[in-house]
Amino acid sequence: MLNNGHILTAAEMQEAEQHLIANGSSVIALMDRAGSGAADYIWRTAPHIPTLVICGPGNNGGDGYVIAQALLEKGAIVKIVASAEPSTDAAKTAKSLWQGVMLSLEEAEPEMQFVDCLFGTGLTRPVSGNLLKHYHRLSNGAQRRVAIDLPSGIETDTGSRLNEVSNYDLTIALGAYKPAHYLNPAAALMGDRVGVDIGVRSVSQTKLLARRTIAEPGKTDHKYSRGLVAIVAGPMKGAAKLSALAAQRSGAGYVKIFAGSDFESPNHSIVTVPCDDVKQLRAKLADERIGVIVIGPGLGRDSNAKQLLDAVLEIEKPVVLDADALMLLGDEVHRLQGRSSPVAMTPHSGEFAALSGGGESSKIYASVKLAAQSGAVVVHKGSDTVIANPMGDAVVAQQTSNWLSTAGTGDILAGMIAARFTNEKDMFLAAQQGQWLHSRAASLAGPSFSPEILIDHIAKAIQECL
Ligand SMILES: NC(=O)C1=CN([C@@H]2O[C@H](COP(=O)(O)OP(=O)(O)OC[C@H]3O[C@@H](n4cnc5c(N)ncnc54)[C@H](OP(=O)(O)O)[C@@H]3O)[C@@H](O)[C@H]2O)[C@H](O)CC1
Ligand SMILES: [K+]
Repeated sequence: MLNNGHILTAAEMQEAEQHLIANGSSVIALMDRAGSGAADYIWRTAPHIPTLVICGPGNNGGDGYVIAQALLEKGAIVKIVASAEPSTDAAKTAKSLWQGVMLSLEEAEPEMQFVDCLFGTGLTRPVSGNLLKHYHRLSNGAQRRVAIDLPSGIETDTGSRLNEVSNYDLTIALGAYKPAHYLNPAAALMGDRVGVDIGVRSVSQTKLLARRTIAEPGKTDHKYSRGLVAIVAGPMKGAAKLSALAAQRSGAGYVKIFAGSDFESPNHSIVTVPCDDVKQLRAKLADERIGVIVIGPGLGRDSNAKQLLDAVLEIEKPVVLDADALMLLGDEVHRLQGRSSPVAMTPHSGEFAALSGGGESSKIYASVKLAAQSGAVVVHKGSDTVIANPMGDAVVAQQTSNWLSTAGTGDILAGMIAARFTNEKDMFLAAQQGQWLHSRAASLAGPSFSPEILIDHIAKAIQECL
């Protein structure tokens, strides 16, 4: 995996480049590796397609000259359009080696393939005016659009669009993935993402979510050693049932639902514990065999729900807070600070805004900040889920199935994280395992699945982690 899955910001990427140069490389050598690697990939996936490479003034433009020359030498029909003269030594050198046609913005016409080497990590402001007009004319007229490192107009560290950006078929990341490769809106318009290794081996606190090994239960394990997951239900009973079923299929030894006495278990093995008021709940949750509590799915937001949440937060037990529990907590996340047992919060973007007040442009930074403020592991959901811990570590998940955008899948994730926690006793790891299994189960479930079908595929996803 490119740079071992470590995601680098623009500044970290520059440091990585400096490190390589200090160890005997040079910008032109790196550009050569980046450009020829990208050209190989373009040629392999779409040979003999007439291509227009647009080059900007910086090293992204320099990559463009290398790519164009490499394609020309492979036999492609390729032209370059330059927005400005190269401003770096490496880009000047790369341009001096170009042996093909060079056009001005006004002369250039769209070709079948558009290769965007206008701006990469050095973009500092929106692309504007005449250049933006020609960028759209030339990219819109192409049938295949390839972005080198990043589509022009994307902010590297946040994935925000600084100007209107075309949709791409392929984005070739150079050296390491950057936050924008996995954060929306940028990630959603990049098409396929591939990486070219240029020798960068830099460590970052932000990584791509990877499959983690899951241990099978040991010979001496029993239901309590594998963990008792307690789900606190509210008036929307289906949500608690989905959490419970998902916990059961994700490795919990025992799952109990704490609910009003009229609550019916979703199956024969999930036990319901009748609690008709908060006093009873408090007493029954004191059971020391409980390994983790899930509260939020279907909880409601009335005063009764608030009392249930307060009761759970008074108890020193690990807890997964989801959905309504997060809305009830709101901006009082400091209430979670100082707990001796771990907490995970699993907000979607609306819940995240209620918890954090919003205002941060980077989803990674915002998640890390909320984790630090609350002392909790934060699973900031979306098609670009970010998992952060209070120490500043973050893991970014890749979108695997658009079909996950359906009611009930969040309840399932909360139950899965709880079950993994009772096994691993590490909330950050449990959140990563839960997230990975959730999205893998979604891929395995295929199109248009119901939450129940998603749960049915968790075991197959676990199988891949054994
Ligand atoms: N880091 C590595 O190891 C390697 C990176 N490579 C490639 O290099 C780019 C980053 O190159 P850099 O020169 O830092 O940046 P860019 O090429 O993206 O752009 C910088 C130039 O663009 C000007 N600029 C910035 N924004 C705008 C704008 N909106 N309109 C017009 N001009 C703009 C900027 O000028 P300033 O006025 O801001 O100073 C610069 O002239 C990286 O993405 C890789 O593709 C190499 O491959 C080597 C290894
Ligand atoms: K680019």
